Amino acid sequence: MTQQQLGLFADPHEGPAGLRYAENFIDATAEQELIGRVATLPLQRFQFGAFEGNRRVASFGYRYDYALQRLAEADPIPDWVLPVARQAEAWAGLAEGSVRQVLCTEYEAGIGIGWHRDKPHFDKVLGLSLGAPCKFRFRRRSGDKWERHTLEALPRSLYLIDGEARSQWEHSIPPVEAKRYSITFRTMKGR
Ligand SMILES: O=C(O)CCC(=O)C(=O)O
Ligand SMILES: [Fe+2]
Repeated sequence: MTQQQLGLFADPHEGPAGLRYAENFIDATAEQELIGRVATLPLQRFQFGAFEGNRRVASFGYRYDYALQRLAEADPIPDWVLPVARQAEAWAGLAEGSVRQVLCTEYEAGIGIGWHRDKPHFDKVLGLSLGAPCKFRFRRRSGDKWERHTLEALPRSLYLIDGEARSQWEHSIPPVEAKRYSITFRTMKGR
């Protein structure tokens, strides 16, 4: 029997390989400014095939068209996002300009996001949290069970989803308790 089947992990707090997290990535002033910017975007209810999700989003650079199941071009990444995108690239050790897609999302209280992996067109995924905290949950199949991990994503924090966290683990956010915004930065695979 393996350690895993016995429920014995080397470190139960370790979490998925390829997941990195930094608290206080930006200060409260920058957070308020970014919230102001995102809140005044023409956010659209997330369209997932015939269903309408409840979170509201705006995509820049590229957007994934769920109806056509392909990437489409979107408005260019706005100037006000560029400094924090550059800061996120530097923290992740990515070349300047690697972030080619930016997704701004608003979650009202009671809204979350279901289990998924981000589209394979994208490579690395970075996420800046604004407003309310959330539980950022991860799971992956392990035999007939799920291996799980929860990251408490605090406002002003940044996460990086790369490696196994990106390729093997799914993530989701249960309904948030108060309004949360996120700015997600994605690099592109093979571009
Ligand atoms: O709000 C977030 O931090 C992440 C949202 C997410 O997982 C996604 O849009 O793919
Ligand atoms: Fe995601």
